[in-house]
Amino acid sequence: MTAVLPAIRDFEAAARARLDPAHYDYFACGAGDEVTVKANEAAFARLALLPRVLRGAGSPRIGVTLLGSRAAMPVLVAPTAFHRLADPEGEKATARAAAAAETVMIVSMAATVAVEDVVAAAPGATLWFQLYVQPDMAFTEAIVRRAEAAGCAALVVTVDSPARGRRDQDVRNGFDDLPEGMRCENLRDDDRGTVRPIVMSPVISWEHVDLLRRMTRLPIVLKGVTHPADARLALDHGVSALYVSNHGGRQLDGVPASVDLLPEIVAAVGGAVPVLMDGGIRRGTDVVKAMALGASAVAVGRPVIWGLAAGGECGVARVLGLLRDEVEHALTLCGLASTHDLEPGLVRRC
Ligand SMILES: Cc1cc2nc3c(=O)[nH]c(=O)nc-3n(C[C@H](O)[C@H](O)[C@H](O)COP(=O)(O)O)c2cc1C
Ligand SMILES: CCCCC(=O)C(=O)O
Repeated sequence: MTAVLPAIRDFEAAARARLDPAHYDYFACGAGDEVTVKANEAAFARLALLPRVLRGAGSPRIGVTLLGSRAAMPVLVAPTAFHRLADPEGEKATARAAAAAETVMIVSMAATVAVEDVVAAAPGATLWFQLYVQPDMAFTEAIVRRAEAAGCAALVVTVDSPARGRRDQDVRNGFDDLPEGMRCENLRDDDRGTVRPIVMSPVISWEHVDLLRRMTRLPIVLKGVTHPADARLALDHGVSALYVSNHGGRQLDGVPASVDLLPEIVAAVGGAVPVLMDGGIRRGTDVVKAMALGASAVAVGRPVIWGLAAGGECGVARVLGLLRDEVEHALTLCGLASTHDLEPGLVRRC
């Protein structure tokens, strides 16, 4: 990968040129009419920034500490499935790049490399583990124990998937399974000697969150909360952080843009726990807008995939480096010394 790629959208174009079209579509597409996919990015364009001048702020500090994990920038790697479709090294490459960027990678339960092998390939990485609670709680517990033993520092429980989203583009392409030789290694069931399919189940409830809470000492992050009433319930159930997300528009189509959901959730949480968000972040200015509206940090899904497909580990490193530089640059232009100085008055709806 030698071309100059100055923006995330250049990485998307490079990725598209390299990927099998059905795999590009799987990564890019959303549910239904993709109203939510489009809304996530469009909402950032409707938010304007109102910089301050002459503040003598110096070079900005952008590091954050979240649930005891230190990150050199407020942009985490969102959990995304099937990295080996983008690069033969798959999640190993992503984790090495996240480690080099000193940020947190949230490893998907649907990773194509086992979490133990991700850790072995990138021993310096700070990993959190994303979980879809499986109705077979004994099997869920086995997965949680593997994540703990591998050294993952938090459990990110995805709650926006009581069923899998319907993505027309995948149906048109007939994409419904991994190719020969790739499997969801975190779903290995050593007792049965097989890999189990991921179950997305509508029976999962707050009781399962309570069971998880008792099962592990890892902090629990609830990913996919969009309703303020659920944010308040989550606090009652002892979660350590909330993660506002509409799954990149891949689950329920028609959910508002993530950044538009943020203020109400932040108000409902009232500073009790950190609030993370993802969906449509493509620029450092998007990061700044989300943090001004109360996010403690953000995460990126597709941008990391585009980096991985465009140039493997080096491509992911470049995407993360680009976002880091853009966040620093945006803060400097806003006249701010630190992400901690971000506040809602910096953002205007236009
Ligand atoms: C290809 C792909 C696979 C994903 N796989 C998962 C997953 O396994 N678990 C999960 O919680 N979210 C998954 N997500 C959702 C992301 O974590 C994240 O919410 C979303 O990608 C954020 O939007 P963005 O792509 O605009 O940054 C996936 C998203 C994409 C694009
Ligand atoms: C069974 C893997 C689910 C991955 C996922 O969450 C997505 O494609 O959005």
